[in-house]
Amino acid sequence: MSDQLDNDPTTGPDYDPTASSLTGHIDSAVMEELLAVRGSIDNIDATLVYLLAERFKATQRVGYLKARYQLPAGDPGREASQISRLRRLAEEANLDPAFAEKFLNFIISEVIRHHQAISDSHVPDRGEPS
Ligand SMILES: O=C(O)C(=O)C[C@]1(C(=O)O)C=C[C@@H](O)C=C1
Repeated sequence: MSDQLDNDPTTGPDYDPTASSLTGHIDSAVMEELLAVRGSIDNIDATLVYLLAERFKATQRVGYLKARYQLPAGDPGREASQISRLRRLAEEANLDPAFAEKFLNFIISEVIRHHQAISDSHVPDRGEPS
């Protein structure tokens, strides 16, 4: 059983889900409840990492496409549309829309940095048909 847990990529052998600065300072029933909720937080955080990895895989493809056809890294028109959609979705989901916007902008600025790195390392062809 512990072998199975050690092989779980979402936890790993070095991860201690019970690590806390509160250990020994709070009631054990409270700690138990806290750990139960933290289990869900850990699952959500793992999912976020997987989702972001998939998103960056997709944007990497866009980066190669943009470098190949010498398109600008950023697309402000697309971003404006993404932001207004995400703000609306956030409102519907009771998430602070300002946070949703900040989060998307944070991700997009990283994507643009990646696009620029791809474009900087991309040797343009000499106009041959591709
Ligand atoms: O769709 C694109 O053109 C992308 O480069 C992807 C993306 C994004 O991360 O969603 C990143 C930069 C652009 O400004 C707009 C959108």
